Amino acid sequence: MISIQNITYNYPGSKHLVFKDFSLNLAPGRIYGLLGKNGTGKSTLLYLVCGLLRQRKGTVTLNGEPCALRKPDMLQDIYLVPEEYDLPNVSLKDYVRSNSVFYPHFSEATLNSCLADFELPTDIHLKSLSMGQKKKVFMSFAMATGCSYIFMDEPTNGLDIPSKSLFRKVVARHMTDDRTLIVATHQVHDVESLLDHIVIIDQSHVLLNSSVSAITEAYVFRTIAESEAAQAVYTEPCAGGLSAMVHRKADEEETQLNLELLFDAAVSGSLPRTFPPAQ
Ligand SMILES: Nc1ncnc2c1ncn2[C@@H]1O[C@H](COP(=O)(O)OP(=O)(O)OP(=O)(O)O)[C@@H](O)[C@H]1O
Repeated sequence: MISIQNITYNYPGSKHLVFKDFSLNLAPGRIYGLLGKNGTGKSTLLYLVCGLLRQRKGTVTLNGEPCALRKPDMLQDIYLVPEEYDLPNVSLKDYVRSNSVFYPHFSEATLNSCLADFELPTDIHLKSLSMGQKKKVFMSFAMATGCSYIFMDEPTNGLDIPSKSLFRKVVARHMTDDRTLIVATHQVHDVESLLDHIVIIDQSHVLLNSSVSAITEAYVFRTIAESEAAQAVYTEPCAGGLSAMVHRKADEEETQLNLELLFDAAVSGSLPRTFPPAQ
């Protein structure tokens, strides 16, 4: 369980409070989409949970332990794939040899299987890779660590269209019930089908923290005529009418989540404050 309670955070030398009295609980065993507008603090939140940044006030704990302490037990069970990074000038084999030792559940078989899914050979040199290839190697390594908590910051940035679908395949294949994945992104289409829980944040507010199933049980996402707009929670113009988020009637079939519409509804303040009901 990740528990963030009443935190305040500003970067050193900056007066801007990224978080002010911000609280959020994240239960284990889920694939979270952490969404928010640019600059709302998604990356900062991941770094706070990994203990790489320290909140000024409040607490951030993982399974009850303060994240800022970065105890070895925690470090061997969490893995962060940052948005931007550099890889050392070594072969993948050397990289794995020197880094896998920090992860007691590391699986070379999983690494090779992820690399194969990404259509990458195993005998590669990290400096000779393109940005997208580096990302695939980093994500493969993340899945191979066997860590219970994996954090990915904008994982699909730099991936071409076929690789985005390979990314979903790799993650889906290697997620287990006891693993938690938090994907911070605004590329909602790239991850929509992967997520089972959605968290949308605004400066210091959690606008939504709900399972996808609770959302699709409560709302349908469909195209409606302009004359039906009054019955919708939120609408946006689209070809053929309005793309709408509408309260689902008891006998109405569920629809697929439209994450972009949900996001726009949340940040525009159109979602009821009482949603979701206590789960
Ligand atoms: N090193 C830094 N020093 C000072 N301010 C920073 C630093 N890094 C980020 N910020 C500021 O902190 C706020 C949150 O940034 P963060 O990168 O966490 O947002 P984000 O939601 O991940 O944004 P994006 O969607 O653009 O990636 C922004 O206002 C940003 O300008």
